This record gives sequence, structure tokens and C-alpha cells, in this order.
Amino acid sequence: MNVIEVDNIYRAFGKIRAVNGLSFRVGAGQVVGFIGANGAGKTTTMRMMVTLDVPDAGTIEICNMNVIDHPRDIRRLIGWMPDHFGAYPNMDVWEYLDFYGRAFGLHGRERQRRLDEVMAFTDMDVLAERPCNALSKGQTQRLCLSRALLSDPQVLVLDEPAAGLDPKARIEFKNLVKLLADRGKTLFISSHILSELGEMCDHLLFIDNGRQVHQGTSDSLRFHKEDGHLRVRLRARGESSRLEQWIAARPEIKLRPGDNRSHELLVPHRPDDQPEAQLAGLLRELLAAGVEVYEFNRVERRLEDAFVEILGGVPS
Ligand SMILES: Nc1ncnc2c1ncn2[C@@H]1O[C@H](COP(=O)(O)OP(=O)(O)OP(=O)(O)O)[C@@H](O)[C@H]1O
Repeated sequence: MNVIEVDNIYRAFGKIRAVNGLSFRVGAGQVVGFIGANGAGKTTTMRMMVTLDVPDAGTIEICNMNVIDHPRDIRRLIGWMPDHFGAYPNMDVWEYLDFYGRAFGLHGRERQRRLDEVMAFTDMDVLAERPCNALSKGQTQRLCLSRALLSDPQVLVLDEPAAGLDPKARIEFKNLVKLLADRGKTLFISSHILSELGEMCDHLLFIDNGRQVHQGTSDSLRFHKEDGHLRVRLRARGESSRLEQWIAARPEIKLRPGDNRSHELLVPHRPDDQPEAQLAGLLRELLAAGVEVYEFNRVERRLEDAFVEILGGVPS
């Protein structure tokens, strides 16, 4: 079932065409990375999805409800985390979340229970009494996520959630995203930093100048299929003669030297086979032939390279 259906939407600000005929679908439980350079139209699209703005043309449906006809229902289903945090100088973390809990219509014990649950999940419980303006960037992001989670939404739309986080905070954030995905939430996450999203998302949607330029699974972008080949990097103990003998009997497989005493195999991909099954069979054969393999990896393409390739040049 599709949770998000965006059909041919347009949004212009004067002469600027921020979103220019964009269409995509997001299935229930998917974690989708929304990628584009600065100004590509990500925030504008997301604001329309969460009912904060309306398209000039085209339709957006969330859980089969049109954003223009059912904004209130949709707001209950969606948790929105904007890319900026307004200043709340006189509130501590607990007061801030309590305020939003009230705004979401949570009452009495239910509100308290939900606040406790959310703050424990995001590790904000230890910071409950900290003033909002005395939080680090990572803590502020976790506070924003806490707010988005208060209504226990099915769909989470997160605008640049990892921007400006240090590596530790980024790992913490990634773990939270994974936990939410494990709970069956649908996540739609924007970034202009690909590697950030590649680790969190199973699907990637690329936009440029308000238009979709590519949509696919992260794996399909990440793994090379050079002219229908699978690429494997392997390292084996001892003499390489066993490996060479094994290769000699398989003219379809190409062997080339890799870095750091490794080898790279270029194996024709059999379209009827799952790549995983084919690679597992290959490893079994190598071991049976007495090649002492101690490292065997499918070679990944850097997502940045895939992005540049898709755009046909360097992203602006
Ligand atoms: N309210 C507005 N008024 C005028 N122009 C706007 C407005 N909002 C967005 N734009 C313009 O629309 C284009 C798309 O902006 P948008 O914020 O959607 O991009 P983005 O992909 O989210 O970029 P970033 O990664 O920098 O946040 C930009 O050229 C921006 O300047």
C-alpha cells in the first residue's frame, strides 16, 4: 500500500519554479531518502506534503487522503521535523514537549505517559529540565524529533535531520531512525549529503530543479553491475596460484589486481539469479578449490558517484 502519493505537483514563487512536475510514491514502512542540492525543491515539497503549503497544480495524497481536503486528519498522521528550530528561550525541554503535547490534544495522564515514552526513546529524559536554548545541536535535533513523535504518527517527514551533527550524534540519530523503521513507521528524510542518507534509507529519490531525476533502492545504486557484471574484491592467504588456476578454468570471470594485495573479480551476472545467491555460490566454489579466502566483499559504488552520474555532471 502506498502511504504517500505525489502526482505531478508544481509550486512557483514568482519566477522561481521550486517544484516543477514532481511525482513519486512511498510504500508503507519504507525509509526514503530525498536527495537534492541546495535549492532543489526539497523543503518546498515536504511543506506541501505536511499541509503547510499547497501545490499550484497536481495532487498529494497521504494515506489516500488529499492534503487540500483533509489537512487536519493528515496532520494527525504525520510527524514533521522542520530544518530549523525556533527559539524558545524561556522553556525547558519538558515544558516545551508538554506544550506541544497539549497542542496535539493529549490530556492528563495520557500526555504524561506519551511524554515519558518519547523522552525515553530519544534519550531526552536526562535533559528534561535543561533550557531549550542550552542544548547542543544533536540534542536540539533529538528534541525536534521528540516533538514530531508526540502524536505517535505513522509517517515521519524529516527535513535535513542530520545537518550539522557531529559523527557521534549522527550515529545516534541513525539508530533512532532504524528503531522507528523497525516499528513499521514510514520515513521520508531529506538531505543534500548522500552518504548520510545512504546509510539510513532503503530507497532514494533524487531531485534537481524541482524535478525527479531518479528513484531506486539504495542497493541498486550502490552496487556495480558493470555491463551486467558483479564486482567482488577478495583477499586470500598464501600463494595466488590456486586462485589463478581456478580462474583459468573460468574464462568468463576476469581477475584484476586490486589495492593492498587484493584481487578484483568481474563476474558475469546471471539475470535469473539473485546476486546474493550467485556470490554465495562463487565463495563456496573458491573455498572448495582450496583458495584460502579471508576477505570477500561485493564492491560498492560511492553514492556520490551515482548521483553525479545520474545528473550527468557535477551537482550544483
Ligand atoms: N517562500 C519562498 N519565496 C521565494 N522563493 C522560495 C521560497 N521558498 C523556496 N523558495 C525558492 O525555491 C527554491 C527551492 O527551495 P527549497 O527550500 O525547497 O530547496 P531545498 O532543496 O530544500 O534547499 P536546501 O537544501 O538549501 O534547504 C529555491 O530557489 C528557493 O530560493
